Amino acid sequence: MSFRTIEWRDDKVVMIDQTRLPGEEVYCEYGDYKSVAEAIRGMIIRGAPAIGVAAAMGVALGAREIIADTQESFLRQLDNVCDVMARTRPTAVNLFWAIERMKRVAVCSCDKSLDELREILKVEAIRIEQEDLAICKAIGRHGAALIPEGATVLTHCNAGGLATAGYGTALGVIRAAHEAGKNIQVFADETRPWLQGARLTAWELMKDGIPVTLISDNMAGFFMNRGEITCCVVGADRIAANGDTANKIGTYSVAVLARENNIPFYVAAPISTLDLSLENGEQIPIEERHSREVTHLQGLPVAPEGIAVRNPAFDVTPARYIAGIITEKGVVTGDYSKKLKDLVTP
Ligand SMILES: CSC[C@H]1O[C@H](OP(=O)(O)O)[C@H](O)[C@@H]1O
Repeated sequence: MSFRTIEWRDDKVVMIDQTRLPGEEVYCEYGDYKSVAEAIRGMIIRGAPAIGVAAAMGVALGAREIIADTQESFLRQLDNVCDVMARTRPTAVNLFWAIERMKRVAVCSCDKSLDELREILKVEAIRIEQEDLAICKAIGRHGAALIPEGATVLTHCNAGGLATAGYGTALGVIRAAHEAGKNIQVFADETRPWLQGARLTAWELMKDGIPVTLISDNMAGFFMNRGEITCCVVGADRIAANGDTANKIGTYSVAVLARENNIPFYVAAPISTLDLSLENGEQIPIEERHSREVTHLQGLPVAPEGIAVRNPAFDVTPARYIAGIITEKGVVTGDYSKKLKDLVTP
């Protein structure tokens, strides 16, 4: 990877500012947990696994800001830090998974001194980041087998290195197929309104020399119907027990169009994106974001002032449209309710 999405450096959190891509590759440095929370809420960093890593590093930063005389006081204040991180964005379960993991480590280490506790949390946050990179490469290996020689792969939003600790989930599959020597190309749709496809996926794949063509969101059906798309691979923000998958708004439309055109539609995600506490996708919280994301582009109005706007940032694709869920433990197909539970059962 020729960029670093997020890094713990000199007891600060450094992340690329994704709101300024593709024009400017700018890195921001954060020394306190509240500014990391703001960076997640403002999508300086975004992408389910990436915001999980950011939340974990935010908790580790917060631990260094706590002044406490006892472990009980420390843990109580750490809970407050975790609550701030948990209130940033509601849909990606990886954020909550990472926060809960940091909490568990803190509770299990409460026999240690406060300085040791702070160091343990820093190490755990860095471990979450490093594990995510390895997980993405495993997802890539498993998913690459599904991509035929000469394929044209349609992807939606950005599920790449910028959405993870590096390498990506959906783009990890694409990278692995490319690295395996398969002569593939990618169609990236722009992904209105925040343009993760046009601004981030196109930028990442061009930097890696992977052939990529940008299309507008409303062109996906056209190319599928003309037989120009071999398969679709997207990321995920939360996968319910039955395989229903929340992902960037517009994913459901791509999945239905793929089914209509008999094109396989795959979801690539780490196991930390599974939320087996939810029976189906209807229970997944869908983030609604500010109307300005729809009415303005790079600060310029594209709609009349005062227009009514809805801006759901995610939608849910029913499991019946998903040909396979690609995880670090392999590809799950068919009976998702049973097979996803088997994945997480030790
Ligand atoms: C690797 S999962 C990335 C996932 O997160 C994105 O949402 P956002 O850009 O709003 O954080 C999108 O749903 C991607 O598929």
